[in-house]
Amino acid sequence: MATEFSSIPIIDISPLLGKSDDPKMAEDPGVADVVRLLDKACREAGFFYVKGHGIPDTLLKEVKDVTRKFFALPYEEKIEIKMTPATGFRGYQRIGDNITKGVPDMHEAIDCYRKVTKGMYGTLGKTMEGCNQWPQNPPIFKVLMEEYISLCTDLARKIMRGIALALGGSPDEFEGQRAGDPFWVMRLIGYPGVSTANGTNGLKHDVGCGAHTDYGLLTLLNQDDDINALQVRNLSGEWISAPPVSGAFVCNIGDMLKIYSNGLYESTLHRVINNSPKYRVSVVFFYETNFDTAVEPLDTCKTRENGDRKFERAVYGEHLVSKVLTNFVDL
Ligand SMILES: N=C(N)NCCCC[C@H](N)C(=O)O
Ligand SMILES: O=C(O)CCC(=O)C(=O)O
Ligand SMILES: [Fe+2]
Repeated sequence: MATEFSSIPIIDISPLLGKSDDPKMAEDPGVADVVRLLDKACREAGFFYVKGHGIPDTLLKEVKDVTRKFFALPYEEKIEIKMTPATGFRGYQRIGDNITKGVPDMHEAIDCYRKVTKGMYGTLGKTMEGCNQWPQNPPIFKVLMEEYISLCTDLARKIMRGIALALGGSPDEFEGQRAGDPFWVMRLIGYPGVSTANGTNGLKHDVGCGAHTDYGLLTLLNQDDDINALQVRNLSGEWISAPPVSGAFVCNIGDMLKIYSNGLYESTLHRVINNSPKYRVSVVFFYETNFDTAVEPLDTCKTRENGDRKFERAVYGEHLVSKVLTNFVDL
């Protein structure tokens, strides 16, 4: 449950990373400290920063730089990798194509997903079947992003091992059937600055991305330095700013982890408003469960609620597909 938090904590996770594949990790005092901090942050805000995560600063910057360069290209070039239902909703979407609660968002993006081959998940996976569309320009785009995805997958898995302990489970609670073959989503996003926001198609409002929750387990957000645009909603409805912390990820809980935790952790509402004159980019990695996993509260979390389960089971892939099918204007 979100509380009246007024800021978002910063957690140095290096002690967790050092031990995260040690079967006895739970007994390590350094790990136990990180687990306590994760638990507190997840209960109070559903949001936290992580530093000491081991992904080089240069790579964090490089993925944002190539993203910025891509969005600066002429429209005709960007549209070569246009996202459509036929591409499994992978590729480029214009400013205003993405809709949140009925309102077009003031952002453009490239959406990428784990590869889904034909028939891989039967009817459930049909909507998402396809391969990612990578820009030709700059040429290193694909290799760089694939490297980044691989590091983020590994990092998110390790943080989830800490969160599993925080929920009173075993470290590999989120492996195997649940998230041993994790689906992932990556969004490369660009938010025009205030002066240019009205240039593309006459839309006139400043909401870069309307209030929403994320869909899966854990989000790793690599946001632009120097621009304060991300806001997180606390219990009383105030919007708390999540300013950039250089070299750190902003992490937040998704809808599937809310269900696993039986509501002990919430997928907190957040939105983006870029009031700066500068164009803002963010590279967002979403770590999810296996595509076809049916998610329901963990036993350890039900016990904390006197055995009551607060949420019905949900299939992650169904949740994702229902969002994808309603997130866009006619493409
Ligand atoms: N894969 C994720 N989480 N994407 C987040 C996009 C949020 C905006 C979307 N229109 C919505 O209303 O959900
Ligand atoms: O760009 C950001 O800071 C956040 C984007 C976001 O919340 C999302 O894509 O789900
Ligand atoms: Fe989000």
